[in-house]
Amino acid sequence: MAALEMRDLHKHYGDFHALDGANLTVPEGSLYGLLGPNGAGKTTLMKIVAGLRRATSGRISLFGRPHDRRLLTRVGALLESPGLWPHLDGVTHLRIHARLRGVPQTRIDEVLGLVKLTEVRTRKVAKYSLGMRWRLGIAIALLGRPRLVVLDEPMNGLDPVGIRDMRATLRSLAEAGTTVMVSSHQLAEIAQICDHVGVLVAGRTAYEGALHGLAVDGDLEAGFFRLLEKAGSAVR
Ligand SMILES: Nc1ncnc2c1ncn2[C@@H]1O[C@H](COP(=O)(O)OP(=O)(O)OP(=O)(O)O)[C@@H](O)[C@H]1O
Repeated sequence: MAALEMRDLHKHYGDFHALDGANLTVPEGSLYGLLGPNGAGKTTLMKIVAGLRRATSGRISLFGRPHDRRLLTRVGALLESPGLWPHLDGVTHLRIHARLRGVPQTRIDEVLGLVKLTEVRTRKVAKYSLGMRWRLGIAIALLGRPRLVVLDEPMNGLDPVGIRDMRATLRSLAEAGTTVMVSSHQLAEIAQICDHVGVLVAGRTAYEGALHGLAVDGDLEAGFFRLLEKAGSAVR
């Protein structure tokens, strides 16, 4: 079963078509990379999945059922930098979110372990690195045991250590059976962690399938550029 399926999805902002008939199928349990040039519609698509925007038209289903507010409890999302309070420590953030969402406090230690923040849980967020802040944002998204996690450019601005730790976090999520959809401009990272990819160009799906199907002689970047060349004037 697909964790997420989109058919002929459109999102219009006035006359502008941010999504122009996108089709995606994210297999359950996959680590799915969403690629595309600036302005292709990746964030818009993820916001629709997370229930933060409404599609103009098209069909979306989550876990085989039509996309619906009630299913959103099974979706965890981090689409912008996490809203954190610098003067509070990590574990306090999680306690607040757990209480607000009716999640048992016992879940807090589990999510801290998943994102490898256990040792720094009582450190103020002001003293966290950017990577730690992103991982705390992911921990908050994981509190409700989502089946699908949607992350918009979680590697952005991270140093090599932060990227390595984020990679480990995403892999351990997938190993635990969570479907992970991640957008990025860092093709080498996507090539390392993802098994499936979708490429959006000007709001449409230019490629979707196994990672190796996009690569040319094992080179994802070469495959990506070839796809953009084919799309030609569609790139905006
Ligand atoms: N609220 C809005 N009103 C009008 N246009 C918008 C709005 N949100 C996004 N857009 C436009 O929709 C297009 C797609 O934007 P989106 O942020 O989804 O792209 P993206 O693929 O995530 O880009 P990037 O890689 O630069 O983050 C862009 O041209 C953007 O300017």
